[in-house]
Formats: sequence, C-alpha cells, structure tokens
Amino acid sequence: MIEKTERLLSVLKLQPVVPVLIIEDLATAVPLARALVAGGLKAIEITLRTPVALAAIEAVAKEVEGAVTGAGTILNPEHYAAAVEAGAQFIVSPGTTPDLLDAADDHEASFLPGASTASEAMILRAEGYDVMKFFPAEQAGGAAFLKALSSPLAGTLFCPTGGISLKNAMDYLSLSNVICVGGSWVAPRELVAAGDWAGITKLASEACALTA
Ligand SMILES: O=C[C@H](O)COP(=O)(O)O
Ligand SMILES: CC(=O)C(=O)O
Repeated sequence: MIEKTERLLSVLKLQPVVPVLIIEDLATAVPLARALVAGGLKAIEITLRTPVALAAIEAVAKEVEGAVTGAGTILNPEHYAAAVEAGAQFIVSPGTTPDLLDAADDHEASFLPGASTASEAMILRAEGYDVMKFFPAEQAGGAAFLKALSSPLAGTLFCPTGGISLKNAMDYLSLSNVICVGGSWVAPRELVAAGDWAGITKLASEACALTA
C-alpha cells in the first residue's frame, strides 16, 4: 500500500492540474493528449463515460510519449480491470465502494478514491488511503471545507475536482492538504471539436504556471 501511495503521489506531483477528459471522438484522443503534454500536463485522466474511453486510454498509453495515462469514472471492479487492461497507470473514482477497494487490492495500478465528507475520508483513512479525490469540490463545500479538514484529518491529501477553473484553482492549490486539482477546463469541448491543439497547449501551460 505504501508503495502504491508513493507511486500515486509521484504522478499527482507532476503538475498542479490533472486534466479530466471525456473523449467523444477516438481520433481526438492522441492529439489532445499530445497537446496537454506539450503544455506540461503529463498525468491525464480519461473518464469511462463514453463508448470509446477504453480505446482512448489504450491509444494514449501506447502513443503519447511523456503521458501518464489514468482512467476516471471507475465505478465498479469490471471498470477497474478493463482500465488496467487498456493501460491505465492510475485509477480514479468519484466516490468509493467496498467492491472498488477490493478491486484496488487486486491490481498494481494506484487508486485515487473519491470522498466528499469527513466520514468518507475517515473510512478511506482507516483503509490505508492517505490521498483521495474530493468530488464534487465546489458543490460539496469548496476550498473552505477542505481547509476545515486540514487540522482534524492531518496527513490526508486531496485532489479536489468539480467546478474548478483557472480562476479558483489557487484557492485550492494554496491549501496545505491539496496536492493538485482536477478539471476539464483545460480541454474545452469547442477547442477539441475544432482540433485547436495549440489552444489546448496554451490552456495547459497556463494551468501549469499556476504553481510555478
Ligand atoms: O464531471 C466532472 C469532472 O469530474 C470534472 O469536473 P469539471 O468539469 O467541473 O472540471
Ligand atoms: C469525477 C471524476 O473525476 C471521475 O469521474 O472519476
């Protein structure tokens, strides 16, 4: 578990923002990931929300030099196994279930489980998780909520995701218990549809510069 946590931390420390991607068109996955990596965002979460998501994970994991490919929206052990099989190096879930924790024990790929209350975070701590996702961040209490957890739940680190943008990312990134944030704003649907990879690299560079 300690080794898995260290591997996860090394991925999350690569950058201040983990792009959360919903890939509709498989052909966009590789150029989009290349554009993000060019802007400095190497760890990329591809959510299992579309029919092409697993193929997108496989393509990015195989073809995009410098990318660390993760899978998001992992809701059950079948998703977990399929994402690992496709090449995902880290696995993200909006929440946590006992089945998912068992699946995480069965695979080498690190797990970033979701929590949105003090009790959920405490259950994950009791299971040995010191790093977790805080989702949906803005709706569940925002940066003020996470700040309030930092003293009672000392030692737990969060990757808040949900409603975060360039404007409010620093509210989270300046907290001692935040390791990085997640967000879709670095890959807007219109720029992806237009194939504006230079525009996406620019957004990624701006995101990367947040903590420079
Ligand atoms: O479902 C949402 C993703 O987790 C990312 O949230 P976001 O689009 O608010 O950045
Ligand atoms: C919310 C999120 O990041 C996920 O779908 O895994």
